[in-house]
Amino acid sequence: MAATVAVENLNPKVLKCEYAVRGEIVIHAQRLQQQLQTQPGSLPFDEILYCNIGNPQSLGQQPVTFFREVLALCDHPYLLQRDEIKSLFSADSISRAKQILASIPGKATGAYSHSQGIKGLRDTIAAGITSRDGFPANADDIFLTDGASPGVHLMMQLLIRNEKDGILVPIPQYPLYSASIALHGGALVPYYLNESTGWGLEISDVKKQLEDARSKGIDVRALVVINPGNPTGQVLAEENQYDIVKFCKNEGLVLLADEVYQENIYVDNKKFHSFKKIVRSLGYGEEDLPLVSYQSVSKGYYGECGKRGGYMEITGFSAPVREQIYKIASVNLCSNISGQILASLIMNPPKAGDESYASYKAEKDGIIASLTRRAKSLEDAFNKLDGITCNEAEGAMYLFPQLSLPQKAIQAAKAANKAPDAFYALRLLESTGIVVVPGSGFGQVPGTWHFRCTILPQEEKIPAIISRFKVFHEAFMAEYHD
Ligand SMILES: Cc1ncc(COP(=O)(O)O)c(CN[C@@H]2CONC2=O)c1O
Repeated sequence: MAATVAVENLNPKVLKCEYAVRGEIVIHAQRLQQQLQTQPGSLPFDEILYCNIGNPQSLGQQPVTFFREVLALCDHPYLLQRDEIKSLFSADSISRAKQILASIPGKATGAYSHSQGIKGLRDTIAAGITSRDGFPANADDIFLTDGASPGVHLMMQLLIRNEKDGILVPIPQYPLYSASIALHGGALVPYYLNESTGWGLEISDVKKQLEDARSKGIDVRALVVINPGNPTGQVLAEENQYDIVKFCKNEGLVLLADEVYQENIYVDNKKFHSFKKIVRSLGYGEEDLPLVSYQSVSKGYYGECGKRGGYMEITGFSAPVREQIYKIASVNLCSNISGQILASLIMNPPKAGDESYASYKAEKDGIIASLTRRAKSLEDAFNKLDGITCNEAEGAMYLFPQLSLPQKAIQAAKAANKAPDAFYALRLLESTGIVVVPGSGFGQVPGTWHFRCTILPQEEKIPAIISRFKVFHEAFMAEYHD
C-alpha cells in the first residue's frame, strides 16, 4: 500500500511554521555552492559568503582555548592520569576538569544526568549569575538545555493552550519565537520596535497592542524581550528595562528574557543588565513576577553553536507550576553533557590569577574588539549607499539595514511573486554570493523593507564584501530607478 503521508495530511501547525534564517535564500545558496564545486567558474563569484546565520566558528572564529581544554579532559578522563598532559594543558584546565568530573556521578560524562542538568554544574552557573547580578541565584531554578531554543519551545508548550493564548513578541523578532508559537498553536501578538529611535521599545506601544489583543479575546500570557536584540542589535536602556518589568507585573505577564547576546556589547554607552537583576533591584521576589532568563553557549565571544549548550533560569513560578516545567524537561531525559559543561564554563571563566587567565582574556577581548570593528565597518558601508539606512549595532551579531526600494523594484518583486526584500536578497546572492536574510523573515513595519546581515565574516574578508555589495547595490538601484 502506498505511503499515506503527504503534505496535505501533515500537522497544519507544522505547515504554518517558518524559519527564515535557514529559508529559501539559504537553500538557493547551497545549490549555488554545489554548482561552484561541480562547475568552477560558472558563477560571477568563486565562493558563497554566508552572512545569514550567527554561526561564528563556521566563518573561522576560533574556540576559546580554556573551554576546549576542559571539555577534552572531561570527555576522556583517562588523560588526567597521564603525566604528559602537564605539558599540553594548563594547570587550571586540569584542575577545573577534575572538579567538574568530581561533580558528575561516577564521573560518567556518557550517562544521563538529572533532567535539569548536573547539580554541580548548576551550582557553578548559579554562582556565576550571582556574581554577574549581585543578587542570589539558586541552582534549583536552573534548567540546562541543548542551546536556548529548546528552553523557548518548553515555555511555549507550557503557556499555550489554544489559539486564544497570545505571546507578545517584538517586531522585528528572531523567528524562533514566531515558529514556536505557530508550532504550539498560539497567537503571536506583535509589538513594534521603533527604528527611528534605534529600535527602542515603547511601553505605550506594547500596552496598546496588549489591549488590542485582549479586546479580540486573546489571553496574552507572556512578553518576549530579546536583549541585546536580534536582528536589530539594540541594547535596552536600563530605565527602559525597569518600565518593562513593572509593565509585566502590573499586567500579569510572564517575562521571557532572551539574553543569549549578553556578552556581545560593542558600545561604551550601554551595559548589559539582566532582567533578573532588574526584577530584584525593584524589590520583587518569588511572589511578584514569573521570569524566564535564557542564556546560550552559541553566542558571546565563545560562539560554540554546535555544542548545543545553554540554560533557562526560572523564577517567580509557584511550586506546582515548577513541577510541570520539570515534568516537560524530564520527558527529554536531559540535555547533552558537553553542552552542560560548557554552559558552566562560560558562566565561570578563568579569573585573574589563574594560569589561563591572561590567554583567556586576550582571546576574549580580541574577539569582542574584532566584532566591534566589523560591526562599525559594515554599518558605515551600508550608510554610505543611496537607498540604505542602517542603525548602529550596539550589540548582538547583526545589522538590519532598511532598503528604500524604487517602485519598479517593488513591481518586479511582485511579478516574481516575492517580497521586495526577498527579491533583493536573491539578486544579491546571484550577483555576489553574499547570503543575507530578508527582513520579511523577521517581521517589519508594513511597507518597510530590510535585510539582516551578520557581522561575522572574518575581518580580512570585510572589505571584499563591502566592495562587492556596493557594486551590486548601485547596479540594482540603477536597473530599477523610477
Ligand atoms: C535571540 C536568539 N535566541 C535564541 C537563539 C537560539 O540559540 P541556541 O539554540 O543556539 O542557543 C538564537 C540563535 N541565533 C540564530 C542562529 O544564528 N542566527 C540566528 O539568528 C538567537 O539569536
